[in-house]
Amino acid sequence: MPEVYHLIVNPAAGHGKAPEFVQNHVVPLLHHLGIAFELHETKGVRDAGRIGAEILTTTSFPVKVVIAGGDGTAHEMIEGVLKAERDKKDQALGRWELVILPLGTANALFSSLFPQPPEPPSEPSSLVSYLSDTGPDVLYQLSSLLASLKSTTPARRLPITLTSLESPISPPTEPIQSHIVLSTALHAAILSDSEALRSSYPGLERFKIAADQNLGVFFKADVRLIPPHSGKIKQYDPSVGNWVDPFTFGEDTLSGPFAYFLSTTTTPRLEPSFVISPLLATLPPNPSDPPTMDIIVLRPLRDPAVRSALASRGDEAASETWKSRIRQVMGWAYKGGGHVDLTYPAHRGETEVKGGGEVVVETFRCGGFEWVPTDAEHEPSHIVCADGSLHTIERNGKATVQVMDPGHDNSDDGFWVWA
Ligand SMILES: Nc1ncnc2c1ncn2[C@@H]1O[C@H](COP(=O)(O)OP(=O)(O)OP(=O)(O)O)[C@@H](O)[C@H]1O
Repeated sequence: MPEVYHLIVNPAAGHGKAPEFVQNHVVPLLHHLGIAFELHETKGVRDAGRIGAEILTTTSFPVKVVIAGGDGTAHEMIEGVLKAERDKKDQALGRWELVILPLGTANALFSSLFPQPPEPPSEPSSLVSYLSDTGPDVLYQLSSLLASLKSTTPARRLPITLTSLESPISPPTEPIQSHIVLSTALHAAILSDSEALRSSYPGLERFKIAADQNLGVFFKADVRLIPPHSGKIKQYDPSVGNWVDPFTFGEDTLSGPFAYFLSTTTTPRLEPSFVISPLLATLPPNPSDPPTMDIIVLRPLRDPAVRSALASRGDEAASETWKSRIRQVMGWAYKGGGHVDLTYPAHRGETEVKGGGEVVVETFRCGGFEWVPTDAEHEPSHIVCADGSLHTIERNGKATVQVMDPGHDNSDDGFWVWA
């Protein structure tokens, strides 16, 4: 069967430029190369999932799917495919080769796969001469498509994280899937508050405003880390610059409160300049090992200045002290991800880079975690964010989050990307 590219175009993503970009740059390129394609335009929320499910049941595999939208479009497509696969008992998942066009707002997946424009190819080809008049910005946006046109197999699996929400009174939810980020605490609270700001601040500014509202919040939960399918939980130790056995907690439980708690499997950066999980790039997991997630954790009571403010002046002072600390720590995420190397001063004052004190950020590599809210009245501690979609843990419930095991039969089924 001749190869067919499926183009999923979200006209509402980013600044609404996806249809124009596809018509001006993608369609002519595929025509030029004589590659057949099918255009699918999303009509509303979750429609990318309907389209994904339709492709699942009508195509042969492997299949190439171009995501002309943002992270949410890819998320909805994968969600729809996995749900259709679950619902149809005899349906195999198949191998999905995803081309990502950065036509959304944050474009976290694209900027992680292509942090810089790739080197232009030097060998003459029909593709190179066709693209000779294309500007550098458009060429960069086409990076993933060009990689798919040049190399036949994407080397990289896109690990999928599954989250189930449980409570004593309701049956467990269907697994919630994510491929970029699964977070609770500050990140989830910012996403939650920023939704209300979307219409007045369509750009990234709304995240900054929502952050200011939540920086001093202590999120009440306990966490149990889950080891990978084979292997052990690891923690990053800045003093040796590598992964070691966990050293900031006993047993496998991290006690709250938490300020920040975010897991990622693939994307060191959530925006081009916000490198929240740098070790995915600098000390990456071995692709032949079972999949893992990196978790970035900030627990405010590990800060000596916060403990001292709490003891002498109470909750509000502790929250204010933490606010300025976390602002400064997060600033390092915008400086290439240096926050993972910060250590606390012995008593008070500024954090140090690889100093002698306790680590500020606890960074773990593991197979998953359980997040168990410990204060039923504190709603923000119950919010879970899966690739930007928000979910709420019921009272006395918990979230169990685990990276999907692709199986031990070396199956190629799943989602693959170029990088
Ligand atoms: N025709 C449509 N009209 C309105 N909304 C749509 C339509 N098609 C899809 N959507 C919705 O658009 C939303 C935004 O898409 P997406 O997340 O890809 O872009 P973004 O938010 O701008 O980018 P990013 O996720 O990279 O920050 C999705 O949640 C999706 O449900």
